[in-house]
Amino acid sequence: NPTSASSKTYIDPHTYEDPTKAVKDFARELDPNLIVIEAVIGGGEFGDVCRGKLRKVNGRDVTVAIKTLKQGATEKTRLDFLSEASIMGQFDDDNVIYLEGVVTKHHPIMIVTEYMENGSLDTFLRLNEGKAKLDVVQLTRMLRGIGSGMKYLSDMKYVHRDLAARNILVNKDLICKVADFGLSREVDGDTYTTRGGKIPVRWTAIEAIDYRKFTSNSDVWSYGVLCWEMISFGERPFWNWSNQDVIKAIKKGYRLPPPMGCPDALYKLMLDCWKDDYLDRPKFEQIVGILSNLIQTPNKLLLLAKQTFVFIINPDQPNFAQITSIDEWLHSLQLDHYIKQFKSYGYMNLSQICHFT
Ligand SMILES: Cc1ccc(-c2c(C)sc(NC(=O)CCCC(=O)O)c2C(N)=O)cc1C
Repeated sequence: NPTSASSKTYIDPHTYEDPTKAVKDFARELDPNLIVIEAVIGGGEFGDVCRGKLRKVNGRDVTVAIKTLKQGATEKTRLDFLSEASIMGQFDDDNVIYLEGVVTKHHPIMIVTEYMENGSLDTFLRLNEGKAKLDVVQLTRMLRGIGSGMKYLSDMKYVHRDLAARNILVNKDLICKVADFGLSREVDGDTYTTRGGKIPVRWTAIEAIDYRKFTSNSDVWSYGVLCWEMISFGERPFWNWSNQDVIKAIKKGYRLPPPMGCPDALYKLMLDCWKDDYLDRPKFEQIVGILSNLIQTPNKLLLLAKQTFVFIINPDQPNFAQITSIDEWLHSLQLDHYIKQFKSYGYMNLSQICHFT
């Protein structure tokens, strides 16, 4: 219908008596003779991740990614492995990874998708921090793409539950696509099963942590953390804090600080995604609108968020009394890399920023 892009609703493979029927319904069975594996590019929970070629019906070969299921897997492992295909096969959006098909009638069992040359977003960001190709407008374009993919999924009534930079894939044109659709997953180092498994705490909304209320509104919270990862070039949210410290801080109202050089408009969007009341958070449709507007008027991205610094100043430090300039003070803390930032805010001497407790 003209109003919503997809009036289709996602069907949970678990609701099938015979889950193998879910795979048949949503994933095309491929002839393994049409597939050539060229290289192993990674390892997953179930087996190798490979790059290869798939011969399409028009006779052309396309580069694909292939997940293979290791030999000797149990029936349950096989069904868990293939559940990703029966979920992915229901989606058709430019910002959701595309399923070419599966091989289930021959060994090794495979899932074949489009090839995403730049791999997972978190690794890509860490490898490319500070590179010209990843200026703040490009990062905003990537965030808009992910928001668009998430709008499509939320319109399909699909709740992701593990939205994070590690679960986004990037292709050669820097297009970002939502990936990692599984009923049981590797998550943030812990294994995670939808039936009450471990939760990726630092990405998860407070109501989902407290009483497992996972909705598209809690996916919006995770999206806000993903925005923080993007502008931080793959920094770990809450650094090395323990999960318990993260939960305590969030419950006290603490939120992640703006990443270095973060546009104020983007930090405001992050804070909106982290509202305690999930009804106060923006919907993905609104998020895409906000980001599209910022991309069309990049000047709005020039105003940077106010950085707040809390440094423990030790007045007993021997030469502390003599230090008056910002340069000397930051140098004494081995924080010279902040000098430029403090000066950009017009701070020249300590009296302007010191609040002695
Ligand atoms: C079903 C599915 C889901 C995701 C993938 C997939 C990965 C898990 S990783 C990767 N691509 C890369 O890592 C490219 C990096 C190449 C390199 O480092 O040389 C993909 C993917 N789709 O491209 C694969 C499948 C089958």
